[in-house]
Amino acid sequence: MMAMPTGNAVITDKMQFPSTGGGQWYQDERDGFISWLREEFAAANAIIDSLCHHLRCIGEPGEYEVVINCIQQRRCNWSPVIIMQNYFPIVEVVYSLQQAAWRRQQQRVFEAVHVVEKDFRKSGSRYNRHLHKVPSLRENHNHTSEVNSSAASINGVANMEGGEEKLDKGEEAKQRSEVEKSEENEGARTVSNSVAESTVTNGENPSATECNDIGPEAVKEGCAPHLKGPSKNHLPKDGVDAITNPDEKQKPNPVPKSFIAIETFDQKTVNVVEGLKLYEELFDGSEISRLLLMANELRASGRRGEFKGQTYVVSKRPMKGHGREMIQLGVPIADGPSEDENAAGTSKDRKMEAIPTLLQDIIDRFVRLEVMPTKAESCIIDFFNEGDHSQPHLCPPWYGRPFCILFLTECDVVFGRAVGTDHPGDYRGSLKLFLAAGSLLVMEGKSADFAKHAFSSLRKQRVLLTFTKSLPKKSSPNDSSRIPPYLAPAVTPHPSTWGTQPTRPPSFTRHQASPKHFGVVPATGVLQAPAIPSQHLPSLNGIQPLFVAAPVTTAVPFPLPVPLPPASSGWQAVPPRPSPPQLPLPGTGVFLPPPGSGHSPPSEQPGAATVVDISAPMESPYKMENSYGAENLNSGGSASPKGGKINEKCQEQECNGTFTSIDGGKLVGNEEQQAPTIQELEFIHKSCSSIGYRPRVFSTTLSHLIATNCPHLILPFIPIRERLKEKVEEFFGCEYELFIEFTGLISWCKGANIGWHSDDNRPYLKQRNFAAVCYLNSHGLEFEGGMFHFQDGDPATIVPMAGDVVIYTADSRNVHSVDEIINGERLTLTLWFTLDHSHDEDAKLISLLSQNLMGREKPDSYLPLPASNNIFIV
Ligand SMILES: O=C(O)CCC(=O)C(=O)O
Ligand SMILES: [Fe+2]
Repeated sequence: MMAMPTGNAVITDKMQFPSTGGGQWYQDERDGFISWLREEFAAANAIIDSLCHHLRCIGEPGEYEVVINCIQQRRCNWSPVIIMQNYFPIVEVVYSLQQAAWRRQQQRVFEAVHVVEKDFRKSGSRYNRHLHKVPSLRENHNHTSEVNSSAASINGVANMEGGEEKLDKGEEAKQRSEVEKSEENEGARTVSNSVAESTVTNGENPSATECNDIGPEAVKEGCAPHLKGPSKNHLPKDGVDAITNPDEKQKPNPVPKSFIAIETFDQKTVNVVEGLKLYEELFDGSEISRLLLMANELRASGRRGEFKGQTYVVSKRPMKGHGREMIQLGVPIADGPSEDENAAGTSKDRKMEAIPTLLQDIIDRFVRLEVMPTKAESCIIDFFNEGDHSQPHLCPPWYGRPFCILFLTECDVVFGRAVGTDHPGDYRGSLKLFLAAGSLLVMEGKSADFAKHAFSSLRKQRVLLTFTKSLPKKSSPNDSSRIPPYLAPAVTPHPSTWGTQPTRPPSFTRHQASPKHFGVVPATGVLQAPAIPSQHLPSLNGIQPLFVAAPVTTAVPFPLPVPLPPASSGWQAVPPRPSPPQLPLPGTGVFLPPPGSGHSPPSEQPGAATVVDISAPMESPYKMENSYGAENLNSGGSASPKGGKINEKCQEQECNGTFTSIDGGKLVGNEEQQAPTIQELEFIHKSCSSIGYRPRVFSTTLSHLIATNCPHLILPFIPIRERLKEKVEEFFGCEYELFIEFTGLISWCKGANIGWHSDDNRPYLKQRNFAAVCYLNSHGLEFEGGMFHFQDGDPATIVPMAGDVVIYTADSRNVHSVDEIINGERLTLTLWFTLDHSHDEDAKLISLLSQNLMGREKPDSYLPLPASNNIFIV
């Protein structure tokens, strides 16, 4: 038998393991490193097991039992490490440190600002230590950093300015300058803190912390000390609130990130976010805090009716609750351009408050730093209440280009030619950004005029500042003169309409999902137009209904997936589109060509036996674009001899997968799962299964694991799930990434069976395109009966044996059945796959996890951790 390379088909040239040689680390090496760690643990475990065995042999019965038990106990702590999927590259750690420094600085300045304000408002009052607690803010920014740090890597957004390697070096320098900056500020903080400390005696004001909220509470009268007197008097004053940064001049201009999100339009590939720039470090925490305070103060004034004209605009939700609030400053812009350049502010209705100094200063800074070419003349402050989201929209042409949005709180933004949604406010587009407070987006080009953008629902309030240089009507390019003609149809200033869909047959457009690459949310330019949420607001006061209030009803309870913010999940083990964990685990999951198979492509000869060689690209028998047509499904394809390779197992450890392609779009093979994985899954099933989808069938689904507070038990599924997905993608020649629609451990007890059926035979199962069933135990050993039959083609019957996998299309070309179980219990890992992103199990799981993590009232799981892989080696 031919010796195969050690199960490492995925190790790339780049992969260098940490060694004394000091090889450079690349992001891609993380998988390798984790794998290396696992192997080290496995080796250590094996040695420990041998030693324990040896002790038992040489000692009196029970003599070493206490020691051995101690070792075993200790070893249990390793489990999470061995099964860990959640690891962080150095750049993320550095980034987190920066964020921590930033937060600390922000918090101190923020506290100081509050103390000073309180002092100003209630001179003579004494405060207690509540002033020093800023839980909500701290929490917010913790999320921000987590989410934002994952945004670059998880979302895999192409950073055209440098990418990860650049970060490695750049981050250190940035961190240094950040630290230096915070050290420089130390003096100021000390002064502020001494003010705070001096007031911290015999406290009497337990409600002081409320001011730290960005929400309505924060703008209670008591928290808005500057808001006195009418009109512009209560806008921040010159010199008082101006944000200046003395270091700015010495610094080089900031370098923004730019992005690529490819969509196909008119048979051309288009970077729909061309012209989008993200600046992440223009503002420090104290500046953002001050801006936030100012925004809340302005809102409070607006609520009190202290502004003229249409400066403050509020629209109510259809039913109840908070409405949209917006403050327009400077040249009126939200309700359309003026007739001529000088008209702003002259008509009674169009009167606005002037842009306060604090914001004017920022506008100046934008020009100075070349973030904006000219000074913005309009500023809109948008307040999104908790749970609210915007419609996908284009900013109207009269906003001028570029325009920019400064996020005073964290926010999720989705971009795409068409933006899809599974649930109101849960958007998908070709680019999703998780923005931290202080992020600035500058938009022009296609990112402003071609791709729409939408603010997803978050369970947090959001405050955004939009700066524009408005164009008067006569120069406003309503006629698309400024916009390339081929883009014109998409420029729909009214945000409630959806971009024109490419004119293609539905089956074609459906396959326009993003190319198979990981990290970027699949392109949605070809999604069917999403249902427009019914709650979107009608135009009010001439303001476009960009904004959609969150449903007044409470979130849909588990188990239905709900659109919850990935931003708050804190769950990084299952990112939205993780890189496939192609870990070169010893013996598990790397499908190598079977011995002797070489790299031969599948036979074109009808009826010929073919062994699928997955290490070489093969001519797809099942091209994605045709995948809905039965005629293209390898119809005259290859077949294996009956009973041929089905249960053949590799003898050598390195060889851990044989697959035999069979006519009619079936593949039978052996995953050669090592016992540990199977035992782990078995363990989980025994601990967590519940009633299944047929009589005498029990199942453990991943959502059930979350619901029962055992999300950590999902981890062992991840590698095998990814491998099976890749296997299916490869076998069926998918040019685009498939989505896993369902993952479940299914046990079939005595008496269970299923008659002839296809797996998509219900209207609600139509999304299922492919199935993979991996047998976790064996006929004749753990159970009797339970044979699997295909109605047509070879092989007609499969005898389930542990590690065998059968893959087939879920449609009527592969009608199949399972015989009644006569004895014992038959266990499978069953997966269905779909091309339809809206049935992506991962997205639903992340949603559930977010919900689960947010409502953390449940008791911790009482289920034990499964034993690690290696504990089973004995
Ligand atoms: O477990 C099997 O072998 C197949 C199960 C099956 O056909 C199904 O669940 O639809
Ligand atoms: Fe089935």
